[in-house]
Amino acid sequence: MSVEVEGDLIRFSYGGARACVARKGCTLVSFVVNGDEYLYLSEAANLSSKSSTPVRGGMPLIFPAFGKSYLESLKAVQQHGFVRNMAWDFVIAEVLTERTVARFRLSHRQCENEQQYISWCQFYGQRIEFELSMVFELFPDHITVDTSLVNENVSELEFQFLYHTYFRVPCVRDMYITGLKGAKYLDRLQTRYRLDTSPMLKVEEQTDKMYTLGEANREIDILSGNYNVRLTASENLSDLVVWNPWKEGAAKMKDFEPKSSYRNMCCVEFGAVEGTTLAKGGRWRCQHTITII
Ligand SMILES: O=P(O)(O)OC[C@H]1O[C@@H](O)[C@H](O)[C@@H](O)[C@@H]1O
Repeated sequence: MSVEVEGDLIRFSYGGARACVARKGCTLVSFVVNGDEYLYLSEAANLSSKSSTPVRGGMPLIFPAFGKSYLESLKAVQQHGFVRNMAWDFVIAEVLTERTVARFRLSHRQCENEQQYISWCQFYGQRIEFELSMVFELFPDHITVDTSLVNENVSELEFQFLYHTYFRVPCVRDMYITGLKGAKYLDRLQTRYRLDTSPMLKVEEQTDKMYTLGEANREIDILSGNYNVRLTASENLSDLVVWNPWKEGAAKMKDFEPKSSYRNMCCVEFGAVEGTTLAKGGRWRCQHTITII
C-alpha cells in the first residue's frame, strides 16, 4: 500500500493492485492487478504535462466535446475537447480502509490561456467558470473513477463526456465484448444506425461504433484469454463507444507505436455523448468501475 509522486506521475497501490495517473489530462495510464497490465499505452505516448498532445492510451477524459461535436455550443471546440490536454492539479492520495484514493482537480483558472477554452466561452459570451474533479479509488481487484462537474456561472452549460479507455488485450481478434445485445448503435465509419443482435461482439476490422445502452446493457465484459474485465457505470453514462483504428488508422497516428499494436488494444468507452445540460450552480456526477474477473 503506497503513494509515490514522480514528477507528473502519481503512482499508488492497494494489495496486489497498482495504478498510475498522469497529471496530463488526469489520465489513468496504468492499472495492474497481480502483475498484469490491463490498460494499453502507446510506446510513443507523451506523459509530460508540458507536451501539447493528449496521452495516446490509458484513460484520457473527453470533455466538453466528443469527436468533432455536432452540437452548436461545441462546434468551436476541437476533437474530444481540451481537458485531456491540461495539466490537472493533484490534490491528495491516501491509503484508507480497504482502498487507496487519489484526487485530482481542474478549474477554468488553469484553462484561461487555452485557445479551445476561449472559443468555448465565446459561444456563451462570458467566461465559463467550472470545476472538474476526478477521484480514483483503487481496490485489490478493481478501480472506480468518480467524476464531478460544477457549473458555477452559466445559465445552461452544455457538454459531452466520455472515458476514452484503451484496454490492453493479448490479441484483439480473440477478444469478445459481451453485454451489448439489443443495443442500438451508430456505425461512425458508415454513418448508419444498426441493432446489435449478437450476445458477443468481435472486433476484426477498423471499428468505430457508438452504442446507446439500455437497461439490459449495464454490465459489459471484455473477454480475452486471461485478461477479463467487467465494466460498469452510473446510469447517466448511457453511451458506449467501441473503437479500434486497425492497421490503416494506426498508420495515420504519429503517436501510435508500435503500429502493429492495434492488435493488442481495444477502446471500450463509457460516456454521455448526446449532450447534457447543467444549470448554473449545479453539479453533475458520474462513476465508472473496471473490475478484473
Ligand atoms: O485520436 P483521438 O482524437 O484520440 O480519437 C481517437 C478515436 O476516439 C474514439 O472515441 C472515436 O470514436 C474515434 O472516432 C476517434 O478516432
